[in-house]
Amino acid sequence: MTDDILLVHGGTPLDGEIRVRGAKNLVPKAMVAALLGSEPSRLRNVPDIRDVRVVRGLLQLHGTTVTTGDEPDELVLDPSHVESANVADIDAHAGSSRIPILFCGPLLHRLGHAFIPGLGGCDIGGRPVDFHFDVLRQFGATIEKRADGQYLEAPQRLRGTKIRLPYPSVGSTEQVLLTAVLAEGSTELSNAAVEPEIEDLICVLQKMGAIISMDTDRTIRITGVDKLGGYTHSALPDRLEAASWASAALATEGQVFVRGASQREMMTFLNTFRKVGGAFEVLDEGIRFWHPGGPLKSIALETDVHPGFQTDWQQPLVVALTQATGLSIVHETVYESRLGFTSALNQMGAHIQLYRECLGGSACRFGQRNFLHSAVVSGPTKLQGSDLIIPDLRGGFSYLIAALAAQGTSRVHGIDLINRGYENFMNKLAELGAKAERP
Ligand SMILES: CC(=O)N[C@H]1[C@@H](OP(=O)(O)OP(=O)(O)OC[C@H]2O[C@@H](n3ccc(=O)[nH]c3=O)[C@H](O)[C@@H]2O)O[C@H](CO)[C@@H](O)[C@@H]1O
Ligand SMILES: C=C(OP(=O)(O)O)C(=O)O
Repeated sequence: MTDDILLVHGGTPLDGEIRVRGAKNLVPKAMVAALLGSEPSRLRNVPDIRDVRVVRGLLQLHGTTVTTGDEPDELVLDPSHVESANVADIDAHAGSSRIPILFCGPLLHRLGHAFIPGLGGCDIGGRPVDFHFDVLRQFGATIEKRADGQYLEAPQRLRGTKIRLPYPSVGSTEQVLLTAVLAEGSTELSNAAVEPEIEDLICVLQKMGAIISMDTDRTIRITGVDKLGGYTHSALPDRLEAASWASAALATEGQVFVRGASQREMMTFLNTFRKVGGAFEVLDEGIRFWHPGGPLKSIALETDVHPGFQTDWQQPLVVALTQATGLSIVHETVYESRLGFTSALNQMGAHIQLYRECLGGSACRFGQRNFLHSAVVSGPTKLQGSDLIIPDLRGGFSYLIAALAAQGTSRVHGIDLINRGYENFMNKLAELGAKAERP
């Protein structure tokens, strides 16, 4: 399908300004939180991305009216009719995103049962949901596996509980938050994830009337309440999209002002960007990123949970590392298969070798388990245009960056996947002077 192909003529530095809106990894979850309220909620700074449209459809199916508010990027979510909704078409949402799993707690509270279709999301590792179901069982839910998804019931009101996550999983932490706020009694969650998007979700829930505190050792305590109201909230900016454009500026030797980007959530990325040799300037309205000239420096990089280097920053930055002098080491510790995208970069002329060992700082869960989860990037290498098939969201954006940095023309297949998490990326590319066209 030619609609899904982009011809990218590389070799022109990106130059200009784009805007990022609310975070892909917060907005859909804040939309789900609206289900817990007895009144409508208003969510601002909502990006027009596919993951938002998917959750909008799911909420509507569950009787929540979702309308545009006073501004085009504001959603008003009214959950007054959840109890009377007919969810017969839910199968159509199978494989759409990872968010349906977060409907469990809110629906169990409101209806006493929930059906969760098969999940989607990026294919970057096994991505099991065992922690989610373990914690839901601890709250008192029963879970039955069906051919087309999972059916859950809460025979009585869910009860607060004491949980320790085996790994600080973002989604499982959100599962606990969205379930514990209306559960009977208190919940203690230790080894929780504390990503900025989770803190923002806690802010949303607190606005609704929840009682949630966070200790210095990543333990979250929630005191269940009987009722929650609505919220008005402006979503935190998308630090993942911002970092993607920063990496694009660096790899193409250009400059991009990312309006809306915020320093606080990007500190770890900014330090790494500077170590590689990138320049940036933090302004009130956003962050300007650019390549200051001269050679880039190789680095050792390890992805980790917050406040470590976010795994979703890794793929776009690796493209810039192909232009750095010397050997860079990348150790991916969050997902076991997030380096497969590098084979296409090698096809373009990069030198990236994958290893099963944990290279770099520390041993991770994937060491000695046959996962190619470490990479050595040897640079600088000239990239040549190529035929590229987008494997996943960030891998897809990385291929765009590589195609923009390369000599010649690349044919990039499957670009629609990028719409899942990058608002209006085609217009943004045009605004930055990229030479890209539909065949
Ligand atoms: C929509 C969204 O917010 N997606 C983000 C979220 O994904 P998501 O919430 O799916 O990621 P998790 O933090 O849960 O996953 C981290 C690791 O834990 C493992 N795990 C997770 C749950 C479980 O039940 N069992 C299990 O083994 C996963 O396979 C993975 O290896 O956090 C990731 C880590 O910051 C980001 O890369 C994703 O962009
Ligand atoms: C892995 C990602 O997202 P998801 O969890 O939605 O697949 C991502 O945003 O890079």
